[in-house]
Amino acid sequence: MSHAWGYAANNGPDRWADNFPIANGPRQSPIDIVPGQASYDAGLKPLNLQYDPSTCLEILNNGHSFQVTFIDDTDSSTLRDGPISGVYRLKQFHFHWGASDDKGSEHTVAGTKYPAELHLVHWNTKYPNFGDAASKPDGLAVVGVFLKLLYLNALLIDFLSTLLPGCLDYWTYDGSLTTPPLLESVTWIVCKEPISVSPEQMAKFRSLLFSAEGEAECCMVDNYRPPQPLKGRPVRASFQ
Ligand SMILES: O[B-]1(O)OCc2ccc(NC(=S)NCc3ccccc3)cc21
Ligand SMILES: [Zn+2]
Repeated sequence: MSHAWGYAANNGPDRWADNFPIANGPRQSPIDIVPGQASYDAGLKPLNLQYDPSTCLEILNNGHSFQVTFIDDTDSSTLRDGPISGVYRLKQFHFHWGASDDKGSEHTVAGTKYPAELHLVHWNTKYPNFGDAASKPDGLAVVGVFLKLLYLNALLIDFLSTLLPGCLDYWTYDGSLTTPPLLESVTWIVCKEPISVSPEQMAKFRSLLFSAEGEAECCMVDNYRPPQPLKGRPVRASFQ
């Protein structure tokens, strides 16, 4: 039976535990990151991200976000170093955003919400494929990047816009998928520095639909899970 989970009052984050009891597990995501309580770890390496845009496979609306999926049968787009060991392959990236600029991110920083959050999803190549890796405690590594609004003219913002911030300082902790099946297999790597988007780009996000053709139109907004209990987990910082 397919679980019709979503972000509405009747199928949203407060109801996910009905079908996915791990929603109340010990390492759920997202979390509120409190910089003053994160411990600097000098052993953390800089992130080593190597992306080959030609391995982009398709862009799709999966009913919960819009997702850019990559061909992951070779090590062409990978994440190495940082808090992880081995090679993780980029599988897809997607976003979470709000109906207005005061909310939308999943992770928060000392309670501050950003208007959106990018997730770059990678799987550990010690496992045969994504689906297998997704069920292992060290199976996935997700780089989270906050989006902030920059009110510049469209030309300049297009020139500036990138997927990654200039500075790759990050916080890292053990967590989960933030959408069902909420598997506790994610090493989270959340960048401290946001990237900028224009109001026009945010408007495009908000024009996407949760609904399918022929259904009553329902704008895809507020597709974010709120912060979950830390339950004693350490949050490490790659910077002082
Ligand atoms: O928490 B996230 O939104 O950010 C990180 C992240 C990674 C993956 C997903 N979900 C996926 S790929 N589900 C399909 C699937 C899930 C598990 C096994 C096979 C297939 C959601 C999120
Ligand atoms: Zn996500």
